[in-house]
Amino acid sequence: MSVGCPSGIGPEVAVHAAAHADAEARCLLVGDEETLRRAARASKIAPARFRVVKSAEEVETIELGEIGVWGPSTKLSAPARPGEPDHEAGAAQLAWVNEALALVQDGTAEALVTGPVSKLAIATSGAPGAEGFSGHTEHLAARLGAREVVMAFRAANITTALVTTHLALAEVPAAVTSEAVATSCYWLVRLLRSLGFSAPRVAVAALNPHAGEGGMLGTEEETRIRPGIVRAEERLAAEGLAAALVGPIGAETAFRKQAAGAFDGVVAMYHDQATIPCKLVGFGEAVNVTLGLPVIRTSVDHGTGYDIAGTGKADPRGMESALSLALTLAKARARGS
Ligand SMILES: NC(=O)C1=CN([C@@H]2O[C@H](COP(=O)(O)OP(=O)(O)OC[C@H]3O[C@@H](n4cnc5c(N)ncnc54)[C@H](O)[C@@H]3O)[C@@H](O)[C@H]2O)C=CC1
Ligand SMILES: NCC(=O)COP(=O)(O)O
Repeated sequence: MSVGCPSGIGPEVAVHAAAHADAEARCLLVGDEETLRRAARASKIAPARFRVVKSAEEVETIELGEIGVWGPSTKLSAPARPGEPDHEAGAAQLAWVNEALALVQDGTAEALVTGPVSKLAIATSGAPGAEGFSGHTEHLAARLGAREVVMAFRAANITTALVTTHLALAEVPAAVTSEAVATSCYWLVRLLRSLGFSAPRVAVAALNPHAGEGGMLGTEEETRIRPGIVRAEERLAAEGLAAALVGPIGAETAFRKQAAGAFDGVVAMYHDQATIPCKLVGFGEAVNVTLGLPVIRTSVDHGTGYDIAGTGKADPRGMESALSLALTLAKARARGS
């Protein structure tokens, strides 16, 4: 688990999630040891439970009840100030993502769970490779050379995948291509199948109000989204993956019907179209998962919470859910599904 921005709530929720992890999950925190000890003390978790390890062999010996800490993690020269990330904090949180990813790539760990980072603190840190950082999703895709990458969220009775990620709203319509729609549909079906839905029912949301109102309120539904659904159906059929794709239908209807149980997932066209319903039904426990990568990556859906960092008010359930989903996906991968 990369612990996220040291000036935010990431270290608190990461230590809490590791301390209360499922017996099957051995956790290794990648972050500044002193910051993590401070977070543990604040959460009344005994720092004596920390086990600092320095090699893949030592990771194997982490025992139930111990909180693994990766010793070689990048260190801070001074304690981070809650709510006020400086350049060192910006650079360190990106380094921890890369260090945790390397542990998954070399087989030391089975999944990457990420704490919340500040895109701005990273992008302005001056660290090599940090300029232009716009989120883990894009960063991991570039670092791993992933051809396809899809941002998805899971919260209570909503599971949704996005066609576009961190993009200014004005740039969204051009990025809603039939290929991008097809890719999101395909990977959402794959996710839902890993979660036990043998023939997922997926609604594909429209971009425009009332699904374009017959072209009066936009044409992307007919020119991009519907052809994208057809492409996805062809790809799924070619791979023998059963699924029912329905759409484009108005986003408000798609999410309402999913929440009522009529669909197993929704393909959303842009960030807030997906995150608003997720955060409404499950703020605090919603999980972000990146699809299409060669590694398993889950994350909290909330941000750095600078306004409450260090106050003990952070709800740790998002990090716990992210860890739990990573475990579920690791098991599904081991089964070959
Ligand atoms: N997974 C990640 O790395 C994410 C990072 N971010 C980043 O976080 C930074 C701040 O973003 P905001 O939009 O302000 O969102 P935010 O989620 O940090 O804060 C929004 C509000 O929710 C509260 N909040 C957040 N997490 C909470 C928790 N676990 N328990 C209780 N209250 C909680 C905060 O105190 C604040 O009032 C930005 O730089 C953004 O890019 C945002 C979302 C996800
Ligand atoms: N709302 C999700 C978010 O902004 C985090 O994105 P990412 O860092 O997981 O790409």
